[in-house]
Amino acid sequence: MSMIAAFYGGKSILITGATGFMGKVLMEKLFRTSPDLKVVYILVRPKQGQTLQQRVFQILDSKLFEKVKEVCPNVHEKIRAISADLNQNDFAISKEDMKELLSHTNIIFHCAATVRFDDHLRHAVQLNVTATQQLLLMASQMPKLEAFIHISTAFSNCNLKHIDEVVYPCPVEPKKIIDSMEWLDDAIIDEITPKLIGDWPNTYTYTKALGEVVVQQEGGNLNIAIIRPSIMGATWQEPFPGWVDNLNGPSGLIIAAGKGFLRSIRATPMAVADLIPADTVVNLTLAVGWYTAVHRPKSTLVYHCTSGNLNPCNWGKMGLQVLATFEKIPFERAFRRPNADFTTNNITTHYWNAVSHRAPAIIYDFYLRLTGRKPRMTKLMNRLLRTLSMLEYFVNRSWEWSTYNTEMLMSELSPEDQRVFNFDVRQLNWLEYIENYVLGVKKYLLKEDMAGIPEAKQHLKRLRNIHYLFNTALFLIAWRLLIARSQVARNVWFFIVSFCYKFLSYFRASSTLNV
Ligand SMILES: CCCCCCCCCCCCCCCCCCCCCCCCCCCCCC(=O)SCCNC(=O)CCNC(=O)[C@H](O)C(C)(C)COP(=O)(O)OP(=O)(O)OC[C@H]1O[C@@H](n2cnc3c(N)ncnc32)[C@H](O)[C@@H]1OP(=O)(O)O
Ligand SMILES: NC(=O)C1=CN([C@@H]2O[C@H](COP(=O)(O)OP(=O)(O)OC[C@H]3O[C@@H](n4cnc5c(N)ncnc54)[C@H](OP(=O)(O)O)[C@@H]3O)[C@@H](O)[C@H]2O)C=CC1
Repeated sequence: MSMIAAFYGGKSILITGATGFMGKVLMEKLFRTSPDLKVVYILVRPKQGQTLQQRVFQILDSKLFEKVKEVCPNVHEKIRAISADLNQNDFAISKEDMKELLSHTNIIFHCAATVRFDDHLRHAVQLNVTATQQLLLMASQMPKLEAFIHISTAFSNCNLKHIDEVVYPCPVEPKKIIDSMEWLDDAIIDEITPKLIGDWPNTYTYTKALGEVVVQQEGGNLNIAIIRPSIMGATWQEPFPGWVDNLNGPSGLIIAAGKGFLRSIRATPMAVADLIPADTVVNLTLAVGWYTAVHRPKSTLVYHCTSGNLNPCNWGKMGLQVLATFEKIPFERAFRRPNADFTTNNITTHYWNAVSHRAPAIIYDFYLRLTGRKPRMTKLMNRLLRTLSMLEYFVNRSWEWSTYNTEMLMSELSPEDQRVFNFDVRQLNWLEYIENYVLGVKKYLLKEDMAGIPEAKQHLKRLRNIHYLFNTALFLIAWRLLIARSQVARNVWFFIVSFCYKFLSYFRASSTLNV
């Protein structure tokens, strides 16, 4: 019997960010392994046109929850969606709901965050720092609380090269930042943002670092742990390989490459690609929840959930495997044949952006205009280039994350828990994982049918022929123009033609003699 699964039995668990990528995988695993848990409270913000209940049913109706419905048929009764907006005071939770949460909650998993790199600092601080502070305040009023698990990111200290499992201080105290956001106007915040974030690449990583400091400073007597996943990718094994439901991290780029939009990326092939499957992160998170509640470590422990030091894979190898998978499992209606390359400096990046990204988009938009349709490719390409420029920081550097606490925890688990809540990335086969990831992107993100693969392959063949035809035509036009303008080119051309003519005459003459 798994000790961790048994621990969550009968518990009331509060999850923030349950409607997000990680939150869904976390809920799924909780219900599948501990179907006898009491209740899962999820803080959900109302969305236009959807009630809370509809949002929950949409999640439960997805393929991700198929197994859960078998082992826990009354799962919908055990999820209690609470209307909440983490950007509001007291999260805009009603008094009755707040009372229930405060009196019943045993464990908190705080996953909600804004993960946008370019979010306005005010918004990023509000969600990633102030909301965390408010949640801690709520937690301190929960008499039955056993553990508070805060999800951060391995990149919260990406301004360092070697990162230990400790909370690092920030140059400006989070409290000062929170206060200043209240009275500074947007224009001034925009102006001071680069100075404030200093050597952090964006507001996301900066505010996640501030969030950790808040957790450490304001955790009081709570049993707290911080988990730092690196780049979360599709599921590795559970509940099935390849599940993914948003475009963050590599997923969006896999689509862009598979559809033939992304043809080059400024990345260092040898840099470590620190991907971590979502189910691995969730297994560690649940194990940490158990350990923190049962063993009550004296201080706040930080756990790195990374792959680079135990089972490294680099972007070059990953990129090649992604491309190899497109050969077997192509995406439908590709714009061009998938064939991306890595560039490493400014000049080649600009060159390939012009030749491989902007020019085909302009040509295609011209064709759309000619055929009376609305041009859209240039806009899409500009968005892709913007995304690439934001991700560049992370694909041109390598980091070292120490994993003492994570390894310590692994050794504390029983063999059964090590199996059920496996977070040992040494067992991960990257090539197999990437193949399943690409397949998952096709099935769950693009919602493409596997039956369409032969047609997709045919389409790629047509694109290849068009490519050859286009290149030949381009060459002939260029050559014709050159001959018209340059005596040297003309001489070369006459030399080649007369050489061919002589060769053919000789060949014909010798074959006539033989007869
Ligand atoms: C020797 C070897 C040689 C090898 C040669 C081989 C060559 C092989 C070449 C490679 C090909 C293979 C392909 C790919 C393989 C991997 C490539 C590298 C991947 C790198 C990924 C690195 C990521 C690192 C991140 C690390 C950070 C820490 C991790 C975290 O903690 S949090 C999670 C990370 N967060 C994010 O990823 C969020 C990023 N997104 C944003 O910040 C924003 O969305 C935005 C990108 C700034 C865009 O903002 P906008 O306001 O412009 O748009 P909006 O968000 O409103 O969306 C508009 C539409 O765009 C769609 N969209 C959104 N995000 C993406 C995306 N990431 N990619 C694509 N499209 C996206 C969105 O859906 C909207 O669409 P619409 O609804 O249709 O309008
Ligand atoms: N994805 C990754 O690669 C990595 C993620 N992380 C961390 O893991 C955690 C989960 O990330 P992930 O699942 O990918 O993120 P998602 O963007 O998929 O999910 C974010 C969640 O936060 C919720 N949320 C956002 N704003 C509010 C708000 N104002 N009120 C209530 N809820 C809100 C969202 O709700 P809604 O559905 O309404 O939008 C959603 O449920 C985050 O803390 C992130 O920093 C760490 C490393 C890597």
